[in-house]
Amino acid sequence: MDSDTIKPKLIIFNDDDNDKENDISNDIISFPQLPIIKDVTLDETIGQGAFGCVASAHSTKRPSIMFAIKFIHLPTIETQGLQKSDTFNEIKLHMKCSKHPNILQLIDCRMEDQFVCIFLELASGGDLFDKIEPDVGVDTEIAQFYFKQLVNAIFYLHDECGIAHRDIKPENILLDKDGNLKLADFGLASRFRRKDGTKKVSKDKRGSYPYMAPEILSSDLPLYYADVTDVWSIGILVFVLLTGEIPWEIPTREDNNFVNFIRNKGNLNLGPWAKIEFSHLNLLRKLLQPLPEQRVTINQLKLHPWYNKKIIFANSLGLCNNPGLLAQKLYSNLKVSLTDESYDLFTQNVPNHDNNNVSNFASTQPLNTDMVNIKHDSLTEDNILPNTQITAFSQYIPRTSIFSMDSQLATNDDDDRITKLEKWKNYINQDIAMLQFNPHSNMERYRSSKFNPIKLDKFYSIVDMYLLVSTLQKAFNVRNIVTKSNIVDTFATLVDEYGMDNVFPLNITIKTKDRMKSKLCGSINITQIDSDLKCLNFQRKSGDPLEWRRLFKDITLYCRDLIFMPNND
Ligand SMILES: Nc1ncnc2c1ncn2[C@@H]1O[C@H](COP(=O)(O)OP(=O)(O)OP(=O)(O)O)[C@@H](O)[C@H]1O
Repeated sequence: MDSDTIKPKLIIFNDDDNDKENDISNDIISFPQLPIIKDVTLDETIGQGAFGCVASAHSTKRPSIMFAIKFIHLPTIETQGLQKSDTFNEIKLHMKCSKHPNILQLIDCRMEDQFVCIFLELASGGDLFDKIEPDVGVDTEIAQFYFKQLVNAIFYLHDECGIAHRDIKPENILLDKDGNLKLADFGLASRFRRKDGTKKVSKDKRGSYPYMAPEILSSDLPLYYADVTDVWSIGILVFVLLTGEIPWEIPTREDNNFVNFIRNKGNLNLGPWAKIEFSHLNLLRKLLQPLPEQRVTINQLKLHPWYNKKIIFANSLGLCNNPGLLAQKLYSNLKVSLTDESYDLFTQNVPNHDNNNVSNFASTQPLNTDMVNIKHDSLTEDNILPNTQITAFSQYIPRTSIFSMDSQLATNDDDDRITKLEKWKNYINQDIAMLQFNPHSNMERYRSSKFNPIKLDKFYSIVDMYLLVSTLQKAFNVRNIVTKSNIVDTFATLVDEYGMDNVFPLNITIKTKDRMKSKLCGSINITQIDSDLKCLNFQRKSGDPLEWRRLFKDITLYCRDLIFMPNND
């Protein structure tokens, strides 16, 4: 009954920007089987990167010893035009700065077949970005808590190790079982200090645009200090924590939001800036100082009231001493509104819901790179995608709500079905991800469940699969995500081939662009929990995590009548 368990496998999208072929099958690369590592048992795939995957694992002899293994497929690195030496450099730098409580520990590294296997501390609290509500952000005390931990990590990196991280962003921040911050991914890190203590100047343009300091992009031949750019990125991260939005797409003259910021010398009271309390703007103005020589230093940050604020769930070192309270505060902001108002707002611009290819959703325009496809999980291993269209199935089944289904079942006196329904409700009531759908949830439940890596981007359903898939198809259209072929037809093909009982797990792969026109890829993994009970897990592969959750919320809102709801608590 564990819907989150996925067998380790390697399937990735090729993030090649060319998008020549409008077929997602061309974007999926299969790797050889993961290597067998002596004395190690692999548990689950917990993440996928551009060159491999990350799996949780334990020592076969001592199962209580758990860790994560990042598998990097060396031939793939080379096909992407990168060097093996980049990977080895990343490992070397990460290894050098692994001894800080807020830096993800690199334990060991081995070569197995064509894979580099990096043994990492298991960040069992999941990703920080999963806990940031788009357009809302996190509670101020949470932002201060993570700010202090990040400053501590960066201070150690700069001061003790002479290394700049150069890719600080929520995607690279993981959490441990107590919710403490673990800075990860040293792929872009570099030494900025020489052995004699003098500082090196950096010249390359590396990083993620929204988080990059302006001096990196200011000219074709930039000259900048990498440690100073880390401070800017901390500022963007604080902004994202406080607002659930990025302030600009790229800090250059081409971006109006950035231009406005510069023109007003950081004194903005517009858009997301208006959500930030006046006293917090003071910190942001120090961090987001466009002139690097005027930017606050890491040492100065340690004197700032934000750093020295007493946090009720942290000890004097800034580490969490009450994970339950932290979890409660963190998850309380994560809500999915299923109200008529939200639904109307989302659907009002749609001329015809039954038209598979027409929509004029306001925020984006259809892109010829959009692609949604559905496939049976077993097919992905061999890089085969279903391409035969057997029957045209476009039956429209009226919306059914779980409440009407309840009463229908009761009058039919179907005792067995009612027992099942109760069993399913009990099951989903255990999943605290379901609390996000209830505006009046008892947040104490988060506290009792302690801190854990729950992925919230999911919902359950017990309706007929054809209804589910056809509604998803319409939701994509409303969201202006083009589906090349009718996914209901493809689903019918799969059912013909495997039978309904064997069609799970199903993956609906999504490749689209977000509001900023950046690539957004992931999948909806549909697993069968028990006969009719299905779980739909939205798993981001690449792109902005905030945008992925926005997409999840839109699709879920459109499917609101198909969601199997827990009992109110
Ligand atoms: N040590 C770990 N513990 C728990 N989860 C992890 C760990 N390392 C990675 N993950 C999970 O795996 C996901 C992918 O990690 P990875 O570092 O491969 O991603 P990436 O940043 O996209 O990779 P890259 O940029 O190197 O291709 C993370 O977002 C996280 O969910």
